[in-house]
Amino acid sequence: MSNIVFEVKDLCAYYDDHRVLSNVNVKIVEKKITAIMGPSGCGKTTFLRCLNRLNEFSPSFKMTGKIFFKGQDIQTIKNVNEYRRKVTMVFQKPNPFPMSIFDNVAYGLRLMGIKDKHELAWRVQMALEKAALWDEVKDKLKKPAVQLSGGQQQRLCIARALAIEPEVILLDEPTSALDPVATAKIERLLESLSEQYTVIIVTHSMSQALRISDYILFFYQGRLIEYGETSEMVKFPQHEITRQFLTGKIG
Ligand SMILES: Nc1ncnc2c1ncn2[C@@H]1O[C@H](COP(=O)(O)OP(=O)(O)OP(=O)(O)O)[C@@H](O)[C@H]1O
Repeated sequence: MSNIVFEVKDLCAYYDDHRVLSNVNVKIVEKKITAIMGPSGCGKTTFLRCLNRLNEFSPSFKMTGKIFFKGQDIQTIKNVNEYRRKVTMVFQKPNPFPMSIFDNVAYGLRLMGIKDKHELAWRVQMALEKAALWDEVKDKLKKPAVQLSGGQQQRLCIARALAIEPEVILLDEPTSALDPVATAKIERLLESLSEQYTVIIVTHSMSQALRISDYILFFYQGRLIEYGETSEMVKFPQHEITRQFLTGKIG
């Protein structure tokens, strides 16, 4: 049987009095790729940010219901930074820090207290290899990260996330700013990462979800309308609204 990494129970989310998620109940499977889909404004990003408590930075945000990460109610977690190390986020726009390629990847490791140069060096190399970027940057690790292409910057951000050895990688439309070649590289990377990590990705691209995801969560107007294996959902959507979305009639 598949292991469940997140169990979401009756999740409602609000910005001030505006309800943006309504009674979401879902279980997310470990070491698979889950795509979060739905029309603009349906609550995809809000849902993703609930999973690692990032919404807490929005003063108007409130939620009810519960989210369990491997059985633990995440609201009871005291060390939120440690939790966000395990459940890490990669954003839509590549956001390398204004420092060298090496220091970007080493950043989280140094925060974790790793100072030994050899350990930092091999951990940075490992993360860059996992992010399929090592061969492209191994001779310019001291160069500023902002000199990399957009696609390379996004893989650097993934390497930075991987360096701190997370269990779950949340990605919010990670390829929307990239060209098709860079997108294909990231998609291949995510497929290989899902052997070791749980990958949860917000995407607007149906073809991307079809190419890489094992499961789809389909949201509409703040409600989780349908959840299931990608191949099944695409062939046999259970709801008319899902069918309309899948066939491009809404979106
Ligand atoms: N920080 C915020 N403060 C107030 N309202 C917000 C905030 N963030 C999002 N919203 C509102 O919550 C609703 C859901 O937004 P969210 O970004 O989660 O949707 P989405 O499905 O990810 O949209 P998109 O596909 O356009 O990125 C929208 O009506 C949006 O305007």
